[in-house]
Amino acid sequence: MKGVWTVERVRAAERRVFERTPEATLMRRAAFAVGVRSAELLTEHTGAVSGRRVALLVGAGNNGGDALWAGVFLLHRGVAVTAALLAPERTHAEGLVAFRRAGGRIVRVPEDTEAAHVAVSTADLVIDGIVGLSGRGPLRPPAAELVNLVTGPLVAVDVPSGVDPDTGAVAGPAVNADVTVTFGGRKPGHVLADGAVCSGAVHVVDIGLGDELGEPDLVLLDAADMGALWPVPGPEDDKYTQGVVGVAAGSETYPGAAVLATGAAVLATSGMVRYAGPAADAVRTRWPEVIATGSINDAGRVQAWVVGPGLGTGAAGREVLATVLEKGVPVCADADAINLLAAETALWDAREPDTPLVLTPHDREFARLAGDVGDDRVAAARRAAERTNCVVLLKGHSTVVAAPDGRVLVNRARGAWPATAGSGDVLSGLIGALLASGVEPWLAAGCAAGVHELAGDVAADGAPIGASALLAAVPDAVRMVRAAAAASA
Ligand SMILES: NC(=O)C1=CN([C@@H]2O[C@H](COP(=O)(O)OP(=O)(O)OC[C@H]3O[C@@H](n4cnc5c(N)ncnc54)[C@H](OP(=O)(O)O)[C@@H]3O)[C@@H](O)[C@H]2O)[C@@H](O)CC1
Ligand SMILES: [K+]
Repeated sequence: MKGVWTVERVRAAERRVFERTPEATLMRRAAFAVGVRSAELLTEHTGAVSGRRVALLVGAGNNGGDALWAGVFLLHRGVAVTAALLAPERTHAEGLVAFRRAGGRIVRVPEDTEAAHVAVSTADLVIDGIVGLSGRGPLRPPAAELVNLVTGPLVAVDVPSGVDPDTGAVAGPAVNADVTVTFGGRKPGHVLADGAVCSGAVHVVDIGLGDELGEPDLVLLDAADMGALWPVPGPEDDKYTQGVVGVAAGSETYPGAAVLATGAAVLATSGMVRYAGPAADAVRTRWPEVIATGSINDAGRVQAWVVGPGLGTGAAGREVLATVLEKGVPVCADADAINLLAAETALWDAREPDTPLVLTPHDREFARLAGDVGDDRVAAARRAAERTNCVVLLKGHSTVVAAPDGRVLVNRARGAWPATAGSGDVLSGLIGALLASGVEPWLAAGCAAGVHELAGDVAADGAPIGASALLAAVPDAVRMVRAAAAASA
C-alpha cells in the first residue's frame, strides 16, 4: 500500500526534521530530484539535455525556491534556463542568488510579461514552482496566462499549482502537469478529484522526511495489494467454502442491473452465486451457473448480499432491502438501496447490529444520504462512514473508501471511460463476491473498485465501452492483479 499524507502531517514531519537537518539541505535534495527528472524528460522529448531551453515559473515561496535550485542544476548541465518571477519582491532569496550566479536569465512579471511569454512558449520544458503546499485556490491571472502558453512537457514541483493540496479540488485555472515530483510521500491533492488528473505521473522522492511522517492519512492500493487480497481457492475448498454471494437486484423494468451485478459476482471469485428477484429468467439465461429464484424468501443461505441495483424504491424494493438487512451477513447496498436508506430512517433498524454494510453512493446518492459532498471528498466519506457505521465507497473520478474507524483508501482513476451506465452494478457484484469470501469490508470495497477500474481500462483501450464490455474484462483484470502480486512476492 502506498501512503498519502495531508499538508498538516507533512509540515509536522518537516518541523521535526528541521531540528537536525537545515532547511536548505532539504530544499537542495528536493530541487536535485526535480532537476534530475526534468533532465530525463528533456532527453525523452528532445533527445538531449545540453543546449535545450527550460522555463521556470517561480512564485513567492519555497516552491519557487525548489524550482530555482533545480534551474541551477540544469544550468550546470548546459541548459539555457529562464526564470519568470511571479512575485519578484518575495522570491526565495538564496535560490535567486545561486540561479543568477550559475548564469540563469531572469524575467519579472508583470514588468517583463512579454519576455516571460516568449520564454515559456518556446521552452522545451517548463517547471512549475508557482506554489506548493501553501497553495490555496486557483492560479492567479498572470500565472494562468503563462501556464496557458506552455507547449512542452510540464513538471510540477511538489503539487501542480492551482490544485488544493489537501482535497485535489480545482476551482479555476490550474497547472496540468505531465510529471509531479513530490517529497516524502503523496499528498491528497495527487490522488483525489481533479488534482489526480492535473498531477500526471507522480514521482515520490525521499528527502529524509520518511521516518517522521508516521501512519498515512490515506492509503492507495496498488495492483499487487489487490492481487494479494483477491481470494484464491485452496485444495480443500468447494463451491460453498469459498463463500456464497446473493444478489437481490433488478426489476421487471430493469433486468439488466441484475444480469450485470450477478455476472460480476460470477466472474470475481469461484464461490457460488444466488440470485433472488423478478429478473430470475434473464439472469438464468445469461448466467446458467447462478441459482436463481423469484423471491428473496426462497433464497438459500449466503455469506453476503448485494442489494439495490435496479431494485426500485417502491414497497417491493423496500421489503427486499429490509429482509436482506435482517439476515446478519455482510451487505453491499447500492443505488436504490441507498435511496431507500436515505429516505427512511426506520430501515436502518432492520440491520443486524454490527453486520458489515458497504454503501456505494455516487455524489447525488451521497447527498441524499449524508448531505452535499463538497470539495473535501475524504472528509465527507469519513464523516458518513462514522455516522452510519458503514464502509462508504464514494464513487468519483477517484473513488474514496472510508471505514467507520476512520481509515480511508483511495483509488486513483485511470480514465473516464468506465463511467458508463451499468458500471456501478458490476462494481456492487464484485464487492459482494469479496465480502462473501471473507475479505474485510473496507479492503473488499477498495479492492473491488481497483479491479473494476482496471477492467474498465482494459476494456476501453481508448474507446467508449458499455458495462458489458467492462464486465467481460474482469477476468483479465483479476489476472493482472494476481500477476502483479506474484511478481512482488
Ligand atoms: N515539505 C518539505 O519538507 C519541503 C518542502 N519544500 C518546498 O516548500 C514548499 C512550500 O513552500 P512555502 O510554504 O514557502 O509555500 P509555497 O507553497 O511556495 O507558497 C508560497 C506563497 O504563495 C502564495 N499563494 C498561495 N496560493 C497561491 C495561488 N493560488 N497562486 C499564487 N500564489 C499563491 C501564498 O502567499 P500569498 O501570496 O497568499 O501571500 C503562499 O504563501 C513545498 O511545496 C515544497 O516545494 C522543499 O523546499 C523542501 C522540503
Ligand atoms: K507547484
